[in-house]
This record gives sequence, C-alpha cells and structure tokens, in this order.
Amino acid sequence: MKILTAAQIAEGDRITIERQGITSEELMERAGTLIFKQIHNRLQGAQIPVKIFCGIGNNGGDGLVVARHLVQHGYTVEVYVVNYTDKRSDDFLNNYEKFKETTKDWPQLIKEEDGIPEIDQGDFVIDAIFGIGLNRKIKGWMCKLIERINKSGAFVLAIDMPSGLFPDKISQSDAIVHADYTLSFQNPKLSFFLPDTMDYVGEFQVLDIAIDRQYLAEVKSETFLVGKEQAKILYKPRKPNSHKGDYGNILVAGGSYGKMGSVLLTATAAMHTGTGLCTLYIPESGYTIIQTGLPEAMVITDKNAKILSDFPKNFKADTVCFGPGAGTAEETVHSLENFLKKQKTPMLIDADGLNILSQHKGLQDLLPENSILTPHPGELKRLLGKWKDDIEKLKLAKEFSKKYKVIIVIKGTHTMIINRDEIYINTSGNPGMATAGSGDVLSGVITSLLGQKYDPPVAAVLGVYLHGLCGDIIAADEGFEGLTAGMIAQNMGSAFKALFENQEIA
Ligand SMILES: NC(=O)C1=CN([C@@H]2O[C@H](COP(=O)(O)OP(=O)(O)OC[C@H]3O[C@@H](n4cnc5c(N)ncnc54)[C@H](OP(=O)(O)O)[C@@H]3O)[C@@H](O)[C@H]2O)[C@H](O)CC1
Ligand SMILES: [K+]
Repeated sequence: MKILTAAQIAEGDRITIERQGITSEELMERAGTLIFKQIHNRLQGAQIPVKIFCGIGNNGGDGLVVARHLVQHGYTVEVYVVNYTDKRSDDFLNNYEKFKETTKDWPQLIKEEDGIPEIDQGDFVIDAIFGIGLNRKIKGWMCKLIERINKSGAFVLAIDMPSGLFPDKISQSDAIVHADYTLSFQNPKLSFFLPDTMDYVGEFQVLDIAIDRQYLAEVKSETFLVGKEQAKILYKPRKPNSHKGDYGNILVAGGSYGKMGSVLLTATAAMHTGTGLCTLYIPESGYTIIQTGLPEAMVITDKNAKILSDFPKNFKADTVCFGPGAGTAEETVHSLENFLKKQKTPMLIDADGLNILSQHKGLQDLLPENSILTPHPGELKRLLGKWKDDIEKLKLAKEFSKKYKVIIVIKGTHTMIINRDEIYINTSGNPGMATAGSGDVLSGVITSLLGQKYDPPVAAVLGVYLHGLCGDIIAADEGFEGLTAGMIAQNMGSAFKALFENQEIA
C-alpha cells in the first residue's frame, strides 16, 4: 500500500469528487459516517459521556458529521468548536448548520483557555481539531486544551490523525493529542510508523472512503507499506525438479570468543529459510560449537582461535553475510577488507561489520553494488552521523543508499528498508522480538533469500516481513516474553506457510 503526502491526499479528494460526480460535502458525509459506524459498533449505545472537539476546517467538519449521527442514535454528546479563528471551511459550515437543524442546539465555542471544559477519566473524547491540514505548530490556549485532553486519562479517538501531528514531518512542539485509537482515511500516514511519532497514534485503523481507484493506482509514491498481500507476491515457489545447488551456496562470516552463538543463529535461520548450502567462516575456537549446533552446515576456521583475521582461500559463495558477533579488532577489519575486495556479488553486512564500516569509512567504497546493510538505530547513527529527527534520518539514509548503491534495513518496531529514494515500511513483528539475537536471525533470513537469487531489494523486504511474521506466529503461542531468537530461527518455515494462509496474524 502506498503512503501519500498531504498534497496527494487532497488531490485524491478533488479527483474523487470530480469522477464520482459527488460534492465535497457528500465525501465528508461518507467519511464521517464510517467513523460513526465504527464508534457505534463498539459502544453499542452505551451511555458514556462523549466530548467531541472540532476544529474549523474539514477535520472539524468530519467531527460534526460524527456528532450529528451520535446524537441521532441517542448518545450523550457534548460538541465543542475550537474557535481559534473566525475562518471556516465550507463543509464545516454546512455541517455546522446541519448539526443545529438536527439537534436544535448549537455546539459550544471555545475561544480562550477559560472556555476549555473539564474532561473526566470516564469521558470518551473525539479529537477532530486538526487533520492533514495542519501546517504549523499549534500555539496559545489550544496547547492548554491538548494538554487537558492528554492529562484527562479519558479514552481518546482521533479522526484521521491525532491533532498536532503532521502527516510527514516532525512537530517541534509537544502540543500533540495522545490518541488511544486513530481512525484514518484511505491511506495511513508516514508519521504513524516513525519512532518519534508513532506513540501519539495509538492503535490505528484505515477506513476505505472509496477514493478514486485509478488515482490511487497511478499516483506516484516512494513510500510503501508492506503487509501480507505485498509480501506474498514476492515469493518464488521452489521447482519440483531441483537440487540444493539451486538454492544458494552462502557463507556466514563472524563470531568471536564468547559470541559464537550469533553466527549459529544466523546460519540456522538461513537453513530454515531454504538455503541449499551453508558454510560458516569462524574463529577456530568455534568449530565444535557450530558442528554440534548445526550439523547441516559446513565450517571453515580462521587461523586465529578467538577472532576473524583472514579470508577463506579458494572458496566461492553466491553471497556472504559478514558481521554477527565478529568484534571490531584490527585483524577483523583486515578480514572484512578482504571479503569486500573479493566479493563481487551483493552481500549482507550486519552488527560489527557495520561498526567496522563506520570506523573505517574508506571501506564503504568497496561495498559491492546492491549489498544490504542491516543496522539497528545505534549502528545507523555511527554510520550516518547524528540526525535531528526521523525525517532527517530517512533523508540521510536515502543519501547513503544512493551514494554507495546499497540497501539499508533500519531495524525497529517498523523496520524500514531504504533502497535509494524508496522506503518500504514493514508491518509484521511484535515487541517480543526486541530480544538478543533477533537481528542475527534476520541477517540469516535475508542472506538466504539473496543466495536463492531474490533481487536484493526483494530479499530485504520479503526477509524482514517473514522474520516479523514468524515472530508473530510464535508470540501467538508463547507470548512476547517467551519468544527467543532461536525460536524464530527454527520456525521460519511456519512464516512461509502462513504467507499463504488467510487468517490474520500480521
Ligand atoms: N480523503 C480524505 O482523507 C478526506 C479527508 N477529509 C478530512 O479533511 C481533513 C483535512 O481538512 P483541511 O480543512 O484541509 O485541514 P484541517 O481540518 O486539518 O485544518 C484546518 C485549517 O487549519 C489551519 N491550520 C493549520 N495548522 C494550524 C495551526 N497550527 N494553528 C492554527 N490553524 C492551523 C489551516 O488553515 P490556514 O489557512 O490557517 O493555514 C487548515 O486549513 C482531513 O484530515 C480529513 O479529516 C474530508 O472530510 C473527506 C475526505
Ligand atoms: K484529528
């Protein structure tokens, strides 16, 4: 699914109105009615005090549509217009009149701090102050209103977006509604997925308001959401008539004394993702550990007992994963340099491999084109330098991706895959995956797909999705706390199966 900018969403409204031969007021009625139905479905007529705060633009207009339907269905509703200016949008005004006609009552106007009502913990607050039209920081007494909403402890439902949040930039103010639930129209917004802003959104649901399908299909976006529908079309079925040589000969290089488990996790995950042949290149002291832990894999040992210092001679692999548990010793820098010089096809670099790249920037020029880097936020900061907010982080990552012709997988709650100017936002996964070794497993999954000749961006996007999906499947049985990286590595097969099952896991 595409993520659109505020301007593209507004253009979608305009085209929909034109092509469907409807008025903008009818589109607003459609949008507001969908929100009302969601609320009505959940409240089922319960007499919870509802307080709706409406701005004076179209987000406020949506709020007035919802308010009218709630009143008509017998709910206890207090409607407030947040009157920070005398300007009003046409569709706000139309719905203001309709509200009066239906309820024989005008909404209450809030014009200053004194007019802000008390909000109780037991209230149900609907936030319709600002939507995608927010174009500057919220100031003055409106900040007090937002503060009161946030401090009330009431359940807060945001219409389209929490007020104060921009769809695709970061606000430098904390006057932002902290929603428990957001009902958003047609396409989710970028800020729903960024670590800086996602907590304001709460849980969210996207409502289809039937924006023109042709427009949605043709509009150009560089930012995409990856769910099961998008992931499953990337999968390449295995051929009945095939052998292990068809599924990649991969090399996993890494490990050091005390951190041999990381490469074991990587290689185990790769085998369970379908790799044909897997060899590990590890310090000598890891030999027995790996041969015992993963009998399916072959092992080549470095001459050094505790760290990597060299490069396996006369060895050819379809792709290489370098870094898990490797450490950053001078000898290991030399080892990575050798790999980078000899490896001509895209490879994956993770963990200490990335730290070495950050400390020895000259090595970055040696990265084979379309290689995949899988940093967590700390490794990314070392690689790119500091950023002021998530939007700048994405800009820096795109610049790096273009400069070095590589793909960057920024790991996090919503892992983002950056391929030049394109961003793919993953939707699978859960907090149980914030556990040691989870990243080593992801490296194994992606390297395995690279070895199976998936295009590098596809290997990254599909690998990240499958890894998260596997975590979701395990968490469904074991809970978040019980989930370990080893379980993900062992159970990757269930993620492939679930890709083609209908029940909603992620
Ligand atoms: N397809 C859809 O998604 C549909 C969405 N709808 C709803 O419409 C809103 C967007 O409505 P819009 O009128 O464009 O904008 P807002 O309601 O968000 O904001 C209203 C005006 O407020 C002014 N503004 C912006 N920032 C501030 C600020 N910090 N302080 C004060 N005022 C501010 C701005 O006007 P200016 O002229 O003053 O710049 C805004 O225009 C969308 O989110 C949906 O809820 C439709 O109902 C149906 C289709
Ligand atoms: K809102």
